[in-house]
Amino acid sequence: MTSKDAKRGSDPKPSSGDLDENALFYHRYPRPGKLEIQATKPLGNQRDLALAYSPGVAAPCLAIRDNPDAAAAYTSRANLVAVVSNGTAVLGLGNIGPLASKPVMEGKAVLFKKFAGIDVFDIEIDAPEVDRMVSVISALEPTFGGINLEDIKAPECFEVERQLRAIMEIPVFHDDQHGTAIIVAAGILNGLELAGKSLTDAKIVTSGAGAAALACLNLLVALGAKRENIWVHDIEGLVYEGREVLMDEWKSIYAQPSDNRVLSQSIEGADVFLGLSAAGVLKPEMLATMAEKPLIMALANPSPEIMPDEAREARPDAMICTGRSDFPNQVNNVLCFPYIFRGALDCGARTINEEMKMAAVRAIAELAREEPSDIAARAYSGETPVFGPEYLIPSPFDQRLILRIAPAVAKAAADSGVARRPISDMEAYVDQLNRFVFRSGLIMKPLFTAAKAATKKRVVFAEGEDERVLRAAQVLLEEGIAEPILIGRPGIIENRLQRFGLRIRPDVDFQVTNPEDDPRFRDYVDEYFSIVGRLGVIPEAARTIVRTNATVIGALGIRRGEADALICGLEGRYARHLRDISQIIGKRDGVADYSALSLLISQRGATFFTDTYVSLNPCAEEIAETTIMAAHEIRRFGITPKAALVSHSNFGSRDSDSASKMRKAMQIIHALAPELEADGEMHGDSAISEALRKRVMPDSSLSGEANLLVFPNLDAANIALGVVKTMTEALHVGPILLGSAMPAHILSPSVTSRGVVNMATLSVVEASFPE
Ligand SMILES: NC(=O)C1=CN([C@@H]2O[C@H](COP(=O)(O)OP(=O)(O)OC[C@H]3O[C@@H](n4cnc5c(N)ncnc54)[C@H](OP(=O)(O)O)[C@@H]3O)[C@@H](O)[C@H]2O)C=CC1
Ligand SMILES: CC(=O)C(=O)O
Ligand SMILES: [Mg+2]
Repeated sequence: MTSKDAKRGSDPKPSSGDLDENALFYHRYPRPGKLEIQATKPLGNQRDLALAYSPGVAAPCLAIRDNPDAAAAYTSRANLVAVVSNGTAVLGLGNIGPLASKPVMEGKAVLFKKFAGIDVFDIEIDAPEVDRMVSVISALEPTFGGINLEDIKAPECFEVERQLRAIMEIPVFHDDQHGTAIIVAAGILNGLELAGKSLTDAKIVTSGAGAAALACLNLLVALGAKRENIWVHDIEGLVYEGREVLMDEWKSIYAQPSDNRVLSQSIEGADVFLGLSAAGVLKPEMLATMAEKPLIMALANPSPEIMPDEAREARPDAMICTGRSDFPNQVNNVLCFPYIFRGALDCGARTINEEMKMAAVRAIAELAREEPSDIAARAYSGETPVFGPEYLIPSPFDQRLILRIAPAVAKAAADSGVARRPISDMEAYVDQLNRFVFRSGLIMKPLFTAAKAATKKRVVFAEGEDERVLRAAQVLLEEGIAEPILIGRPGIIENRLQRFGLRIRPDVDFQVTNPEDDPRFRDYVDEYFSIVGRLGVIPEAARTIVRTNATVIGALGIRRGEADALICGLEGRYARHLRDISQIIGKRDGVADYSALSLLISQRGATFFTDTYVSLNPCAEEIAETTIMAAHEIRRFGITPKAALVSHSNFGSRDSDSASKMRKAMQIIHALAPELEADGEMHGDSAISEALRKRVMPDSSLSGEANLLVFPNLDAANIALGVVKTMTEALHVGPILLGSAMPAHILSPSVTSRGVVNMATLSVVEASFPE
């Protein structure tokens, strides 16, 4: 397909890797645009209608009439931002008008939502003049908790913002100015520090004298840069004293008393090049004259003032930033605007002031210097970022941004007296942000609390050299959750800890069991042989297995009382790990068979699935046992289990073997665990929807939505788990092994380090409270 075809939309599939074609396809299919509106309250019956709309809606209306602050409690206003543009300076595309700016504004809306949970209406206005912009935007105040001005050209943007800030009682923030300035300032502070230079002495040269460039310079001056060290250029060249063409009050602040006229002259000896203008303005030969270790910020979008490879070739000692995601050091206002608004909205700030902006600069600059974490590693595709020329600022996908910036901004708002609802419990607020970041946080919270309060338990990790385990071990130690024991070669573990920038040290902070050399292994071999000697394993083989199979070593540690819980399965087949656990640790008394429970956490909440990994085709008795064990496990999360035995048959509608099996299992459950809220057999949709269930079975013993789905066989359970997980982008906690005599869990190879932390925490709670 040619890009012309794509534009006409004749073929829904882009045929090449061409970015433009793919972008058009992305925007067009499966439905045009990038946004939709979703209702947050049910509207399923007459009563909902009476509450949501007339007559019930009158109650919140009158409450707000009597107390306007009540709008934050009864409407979505406090979490709703307007992204407003008149399309006069759209990225570096120029004045393409408000309609053509809509994809960018929808894009900003998506970023607000994705990175900070903020809802946005994108509003493109046909208002090129200052007065009209001010009158239209100021009239929007009742709708929004904040206004994000976007891609409005200089100098009009300065006047519009000045007037709106004077009139409006909600934050008005021109992102291209201040969002950009905050992240540029953080990048420059860090870059200069690495180069061993100071902001006060730095020579800064800009290409661009528009919204973004001038706001960056103003903030840099507020941070200590000297106005006489700043050289500003626009389409006319240097901004110099006495220049009359294309000058305005904002630009003239930076006019230099100089005979220089062009960038190639002023760039000589510069420490920083700040490009916020247009593609290709900076030529390689100009770089040659810059000072040692220059910082090059070529930030024009979508194409920078110079491409990084060209810049690197001209100046190998340079630190290079662009606005793009396909190179290191993406200096882009997306690192700031979602989070500064998050902090401002959460404390009901009337404005975003200098104190709040400075707090954001400091938070971003400090974050890049922080010790790398597992979430940062995930944001960087598994590579561990270490503060340096290639990592001056965090990546937009670094989830710590919200955790650092929003609280810092909310605190600065309160301290400077602009917060209507100052945050009184900062710790609880950070917790709330954490839950946004790790959706698992809310559900895992009772387990983390219980594990921290319990006497420390020793958790042995079979794959102790794995990066995810090393990162998890650091979290478990720092949070006081467990004492990790890592099985692995000490030299490798030590090297990797250093490579990933982790602080914990073997033998000081945690124990290592070295499979190649451990004085206890003679005893281990004897013990192992006593278990498997009559299962066809000869002594020679037992010795080899104990030295090479880390799950066997971990399980023997548990059996000998040298550890309290085992985590394995990051490598290798589930069945192999289960065989070793089964042989060495064994089943809990009275349990007929093992089974696996998986927790999926999606936007709709927590749902447990069983048996997702173990029994191919369990009988009715096994299904009943699994359901009861699963219900017990679910209570550890502080959740009351509601079990549905799902089937292709709905309350007796089919007579197949598997339907009969589920009916029989249900009878056993009612007899053995009458307190458990459970019903079946039923269809999957009846399990979730009470309305559907009640239509067929009005007196079902299950109320509301089932949170434990019990499947008739492994195919159904495992397939449903995979499909639902992928379709709802849910987090998987598990698989949780049920039925083991001591806590032992076999994770899946795709588990993340956060997943390892979750499962280790669960195992600590299981070890502390076995029943
Ligand atoms: N990475 C990031 O986060 C951000 C990047 N940007 C990028 O910065 C650029 C400017 O945005 P913004 O400030 O909002 O827009 P403005 O229109 O307000 O400013 C553009 C400035 O660039 C100057 N300029 C344009 N072409 C040239 C050229 N060939 N040589 C020298 N100067 C030139 C203009 O000069 P004149 O007025 O004389 O025409 C003007 O001073 C865009 O490319 C935008 O994408 C902006 C915000 C954030
Ligand atoms: C990133 C941005 O806001 C811009 O380029 O305009
Ligand atoms: Mg912009």
